[in-house]
Amino acid sequence: MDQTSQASTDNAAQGRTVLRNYVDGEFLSSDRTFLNINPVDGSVIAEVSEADQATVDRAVQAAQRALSGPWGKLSVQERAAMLHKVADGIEARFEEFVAAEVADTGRPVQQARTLDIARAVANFRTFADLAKTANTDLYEMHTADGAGALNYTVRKPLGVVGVISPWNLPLLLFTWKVAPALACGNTVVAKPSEESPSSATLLAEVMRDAGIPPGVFNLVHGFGKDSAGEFLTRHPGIAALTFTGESSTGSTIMKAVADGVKEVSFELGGKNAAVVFADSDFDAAVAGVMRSSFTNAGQVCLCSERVYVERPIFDRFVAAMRERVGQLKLGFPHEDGVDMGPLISHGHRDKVLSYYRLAREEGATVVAGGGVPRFGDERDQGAYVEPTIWTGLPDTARCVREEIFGPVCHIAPFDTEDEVVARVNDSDYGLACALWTNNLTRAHRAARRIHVGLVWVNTWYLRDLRTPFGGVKLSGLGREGGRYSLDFYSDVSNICIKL
Ligand SMILES: NC(=O)c1ccc[n+]([C@@H]2O[C@H](COP(=O)([O-])OP(=O)(O)OC[C@H]3O[C@@H](n4cnc5c(N)ncnc54)[C@H](O)[C@@H]3O)[C@@H](O)[C@H]2O)c1
Ligand SMILES: N/C(=C\C=C\C=O)C(=O)O
Repeated sequence: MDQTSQASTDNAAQGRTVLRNYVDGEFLSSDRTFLNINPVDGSVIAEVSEADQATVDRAVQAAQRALSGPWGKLSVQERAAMLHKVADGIEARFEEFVAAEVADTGRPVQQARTLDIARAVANFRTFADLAKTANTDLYEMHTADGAGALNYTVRKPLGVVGVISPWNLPLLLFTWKVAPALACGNTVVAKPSEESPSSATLLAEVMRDAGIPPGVFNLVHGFGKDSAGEFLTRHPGIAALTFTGESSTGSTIMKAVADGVKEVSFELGGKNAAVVFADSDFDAAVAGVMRSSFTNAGQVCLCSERVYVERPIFDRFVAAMRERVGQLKLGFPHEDGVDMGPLISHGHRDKVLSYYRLAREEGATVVAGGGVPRFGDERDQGAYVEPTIWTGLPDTARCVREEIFGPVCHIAPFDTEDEVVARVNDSDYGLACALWTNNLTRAHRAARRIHVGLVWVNTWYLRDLRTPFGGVKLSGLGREGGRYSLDFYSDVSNICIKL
């Protein structure tokens, strides 16, 4: 196992870059590697060093040691200053991070700039500042002897936090967990998705260069079962596990950490609804549902795969959506005006296409899309699918109940508020909902009746990082964001002083 100060090395024989793990302040290769594929054209971007159990163990031990090293002695103000330096480091290498994210995912460069990497900077800065405002409690207590007692709480780090993140918004979601975990004084062993290792690897260099002490932030690459993911969840040295990914994976991880009674924070799947009332601003609703259905090729947990439109405007809305979908530009990430790139992989495309076939079997009317675009160039080796709209399915259809996680939505008419609230809530998931109406009394009333973690009214995915983020039912456990992150990533002790 060779060690070096660089995040990647060359496999001269194959002429490929090899991304490394980052453990205890050093970049480590491994005997086993896997390929990182560009979903635009199927080309190999790099090999990735897969962390074995010994490497994960070494990372957890380094993280444990770091808790009692310089990191554990820093004040919250000093920690916050270091996290701002990490944010500065990301900004200084912003275009490298954009290139890394685009290579792994094929997304439009503009999205990587304005969403993915910008939010990674914001995540570090937000939680650096929030940590300094973390509240504690103090209660003066009357006692029988009249002297009284004083109760106050102190916040302490949990210890070593395991972070496991998905591929759809790689650096945004990776740092959404790493930043608050570090801000609260923990140390971290983090595993990005095997589909999107590049930006997290670059972050490890930025962490080192920002002066984050060895062992505080550790990066291990690999898969889930029988790989780095499972080694991490089952490691006795992990104090808590924060995970974003599929609901089924969340269930598996919950079992893995159960024996150790570990705290978990889960941000899981969704089958989110958009509800368009006849009194909405029609053009704004069309534009909003286009965003909420097709952003990131529908690979956002908050995307609307179910769209309910009040009957008087249903036909007009479907026609408008069909026209707008036909105008979506599928292209190379760097193309001007590109709206949509490929899905993350051929494997994920096969899953999405299986639902495109299933919809026809279930009796859907395919209003737009439903297949694979033909470009006549190297993109035909990529993982592109057509943005797709269905109508005509019953609420019981699998395509209306199961998360597809692609650029597709089903549009159904409704007649009353009570009816649509019941239909929106008739789901195994409960993550997000977007309501479009200019009747704000109705907006407040309906929003409170919908059983999800996040409701947007006349907008979608507008984010204030101080607010709670998370879902109910199969969409997750717990909330992160603002003080909710501080509460998850800290232990609170109560100290009672007899006066
Ligand atoms: N609620 C949210 O905030 C949110 C955000 C983004 C994505 N998601 C969900 O994530 C899913 C898409 O992401 P994905 O395909 O990467 O999800 P996934 O569950 O397949 O993988 C997520 C991560 O978990 C790891 N993993 C898989 N099996 C594991 C196991 N047994 N033990 C430990 N780790 C394991 C993977 O390697 C990856 O790093 C969708 O369902 C989407 O809704 C939810
Ligand atoms: N957690 C967040 C986004 C999740 C997106 C899901 O794909 C966020 O914006 O903080």
